[in-house]
Amino acid sequence: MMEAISMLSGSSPSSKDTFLFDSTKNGPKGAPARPVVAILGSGDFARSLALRLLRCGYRVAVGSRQPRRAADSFPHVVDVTHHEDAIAKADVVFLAVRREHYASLWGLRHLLAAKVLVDVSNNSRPNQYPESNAEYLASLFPDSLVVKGFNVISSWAMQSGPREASRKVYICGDSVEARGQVLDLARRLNFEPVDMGALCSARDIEDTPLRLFGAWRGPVLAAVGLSVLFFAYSFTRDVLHPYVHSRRSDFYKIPVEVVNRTLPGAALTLLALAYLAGLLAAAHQLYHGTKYRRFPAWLEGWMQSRKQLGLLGFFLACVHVLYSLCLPLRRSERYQLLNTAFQQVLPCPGGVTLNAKVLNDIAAQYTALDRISARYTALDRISARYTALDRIAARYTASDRIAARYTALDRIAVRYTASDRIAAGYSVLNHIAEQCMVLNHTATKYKAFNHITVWYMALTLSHISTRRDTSVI
Ligand SMILES: NC(=O)C1=CN([C@@H]2O[C@H](COP(=O)(O)OP(=O)(O)OC[C@H]3O[C@@H](n4cnc5c(N)ncnc54)[C@H](OP(=O)(O)O)[C@@H]3O)[C@@H](O)[C@H]2O)C=CC1
Ligand SMILES: [Fe+3]
Repeated sequence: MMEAISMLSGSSPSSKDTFLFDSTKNGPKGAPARPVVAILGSGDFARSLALRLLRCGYRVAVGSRQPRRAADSFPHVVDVTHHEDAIAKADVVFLAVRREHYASLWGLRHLLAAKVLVDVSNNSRPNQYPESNAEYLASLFPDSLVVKGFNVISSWAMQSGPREASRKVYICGDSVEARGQVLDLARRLNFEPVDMGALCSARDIEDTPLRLFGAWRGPVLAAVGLSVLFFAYSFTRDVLHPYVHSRRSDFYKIPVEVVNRTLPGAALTLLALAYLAGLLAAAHQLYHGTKYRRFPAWLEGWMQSRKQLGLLGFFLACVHVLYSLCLPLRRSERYQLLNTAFQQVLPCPGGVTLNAKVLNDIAAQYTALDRISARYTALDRISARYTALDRIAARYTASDRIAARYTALDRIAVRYTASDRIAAGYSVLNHIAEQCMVLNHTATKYKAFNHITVWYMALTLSHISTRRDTSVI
């Protein structure tokens, strides 16, 4: 604490070094000490900042309202404690809580006196509050040395390490010493600090993350508007007109061809817009005969959007390249499909000449890429042939069925003939049986007759004998 105060008062010629490497306090003798940095709050930003500080050789004390719960979110080397403890352990205190909660820390003002208080807060929209967050903090803690900084770094970028695009950190503060310490700390965390002077620059710094996206709004709207315009034009020309005019269905063109005509149109127009602003500015200067005259607001806004316009144009051009590379793949796929279709039709006798002709046609059409629609006509022909073949096959199937029925009938007829024959045989047998019966009857009758005859003869004989006897008598 005393070291910090002496350092902040500027008495030491190397006050910044004193904060960063105090060999008298920590670590083995001779080795540079690891200074402690306090962070109040245990949210996303606090976590990322703690990790970054640890990686760069600092010790970290986190002040939380609920240190036990918060300790789970930090590596065990981080000292997660109460606000008062954390503040007491460090000379530089990061305030990683939202502006709305600054007032709730007011009770700690005596502990924060003469400490470097770093405000990292952001707002959700420009001019959200009458004064900047850092100035508000300074008014709450007048005895602390408030410095604004690190708000342009997202917690993700803070944790994963700064990349080229997000290395810049804007820092401002009324105390030159305190500002110098934070600038140095930023450098040691591998950022590129930019000294923005006194605390009155804090509003600009707080607006920076909001401006980052604000600058894209106009160009993005222009890109979307142009894309819609070119899409509508291509759709009307390539799809709607053929459909209305000749009932040709080219709706398959929408996802690839129409979009691929839209992309270069929008990309080229955006690139033209990026250059046109400079030309108009030059014309403006020539017209007024001086380059010290202010551009009109619309031209100034346009000039400031040139980078975004160019980048969006470049992006759309890249997508166009991708689409153009995909197009031949789609065509070759269709060619293979056609080939398969032809190979299936070729065995059909009588269709060979026509198929060869259609294949030739198609080969010619593939050479001339602008006659894609004719291929569809060829496909139509093939499908018509398929339909005709289907019908013939259906007829064949029908006649097959009839033939099968004939065969079945034949078999039945054959069976009938066989049974007829059996019936005929039966009739003959019957007849024979009947005759046999008649013969039997006759035989019976004959037998009876025979008997009668025998009897008659016997009677006759007996009569004769009797008469003889009588005559004898
Ligand atoms: N997240 C980001 O990417 C960035 C955030 N920032 C700024 O960093 C600050 C923190 O952001 P972030 O970590 O995302 O926010 P979080 O909401 O995740 O965390 C805020 C922390 O503040 C503490 N807190 C909540 N309410 C109170 C209260 N009433 N009194 C005291 N402390 C309280 C809590 O810690 P505990 O419960 O332990 O006390 C909480 O974890 C904000 O000002 C933000 O604008 C700046 C740049 C990027
Ligand atoms: Fe092209």
